[in-house]
Amino acid sequence: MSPSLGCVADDYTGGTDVAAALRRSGLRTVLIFGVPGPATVLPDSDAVVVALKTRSIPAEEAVAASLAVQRWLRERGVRRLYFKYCSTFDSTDQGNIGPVADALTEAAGAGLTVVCPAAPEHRRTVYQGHLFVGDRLLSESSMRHHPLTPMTDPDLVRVLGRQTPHRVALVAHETVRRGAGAVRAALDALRFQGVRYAVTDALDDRDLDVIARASAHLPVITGAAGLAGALETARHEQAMPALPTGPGIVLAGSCSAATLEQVALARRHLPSHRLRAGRDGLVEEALGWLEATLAEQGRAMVYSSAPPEERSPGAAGLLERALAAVAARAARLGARRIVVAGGETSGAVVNALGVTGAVVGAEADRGVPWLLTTGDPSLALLLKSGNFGRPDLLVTALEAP
Ligand SMILES: Nc1ncnc2c1ncn2[C@@H]1O[C@H](COP(=O)(O)OP(=O)(O)OP(=O)(O)O)[C@@H](O)[C@H]1O
Ligand SMILES: O=C(O)[C@@H](O)C(=O)CO
Repeated sequence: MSPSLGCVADDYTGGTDVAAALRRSGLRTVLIFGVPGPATVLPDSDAVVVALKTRSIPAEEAVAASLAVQRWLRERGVRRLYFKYCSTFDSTDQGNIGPVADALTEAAGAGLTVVCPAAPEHRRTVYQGHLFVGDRLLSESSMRHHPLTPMTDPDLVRVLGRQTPHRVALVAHETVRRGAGAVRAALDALRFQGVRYAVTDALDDRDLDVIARASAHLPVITGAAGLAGALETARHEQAMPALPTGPGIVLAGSCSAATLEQVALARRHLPSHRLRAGRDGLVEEALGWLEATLAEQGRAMVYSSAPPEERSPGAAGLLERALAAVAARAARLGARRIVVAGGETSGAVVNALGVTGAVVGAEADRGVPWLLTTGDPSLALLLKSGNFGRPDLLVTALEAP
């Protein structure tokens, strides 16, 4: 039978986050990296997540890749599509949330969809259409300084309104509080008025359950992992194969607040090498260091993560490619456990490793599941969203049994 839910995620850590949420809901979940080809086999599963690296590429390319995934899923009988973007709504005025959502809803003939980035378990909530990170508005959080998608406006109706020609409106918390019937009625009324996007307030998991029930009929649903996890439940046993032991490496390219703290702590426990964008021979130097360090100590961290005042503007791509080259060399040197911080960084690393799919395993921390790659040899990957995870996650991940 076809999976009942297909999910297209706009970055690789977003893909792992939503896969973890679906797995937690008891769904047997398969994760695929990149646009699957005609010959890609969809294993027997309840949900399939296709993780793309489309968050920060030109909008037309993001649209084309997302539509290709939608077609692939439809051809395999998957009827309901979830578009997963970041719980901090990472995007710019050029997109890519608006253009991709426009294309997916158009292709599905969906008059309206919900927009629900709330992830209460990570303290991302939406009230009166304003996105909060903990007790701060999005625009006052560290996301204001994101290297690729600085978020300076917390009003999601306004933010999305700049990315789409379609109408955007709010379903406010006072409606959500009245339950699924009230939200469904509000969605129907908005669709009748020609609104394409209903931004839904949500403060906690109860609100997500209400929105999930009210939007169950929609062919395309959009949001972060929280709403996806509320859509369906099942009761499948989730086996977790043992993680491979042996050399391990941490690669950190995220500059988000949680990652900076994790990297600072990991530097005290792991042999560490910092990539500095302006240096000549940046990659060769890192590879030489890696080779010696892995041979001697069996574990290492290479990072470019830096606070705003120490970053190199315009160096994002260069640093992603450098970390990807380090990852590929580490795998050749026998590393079997690869921990990556940052979605764009994870995309570059996974692509360099040639990984196309993975079994979703137990979570090392909330929203951060272990992945066992399909392919030979199997690698254990931990792809950590920039702002997820406890401070010692990068260190303990290399030691986990
Ligand atoms: N020192 C630096 N100077 C400038 N850019 C950097 C630096 N270090 C990393 N970057 C870039 O910043 C970007 C960080 O994005 P990435 O998606 O990896 O992390 P994130 O946004 O924190 O994670 P997530 O998307 O999972 O929340 C990458 O493109 C990375 O190459
Ligand atoms: O939703 C989130 O916060 C994460 O899954 C994410 O998308 C990080 O890139």
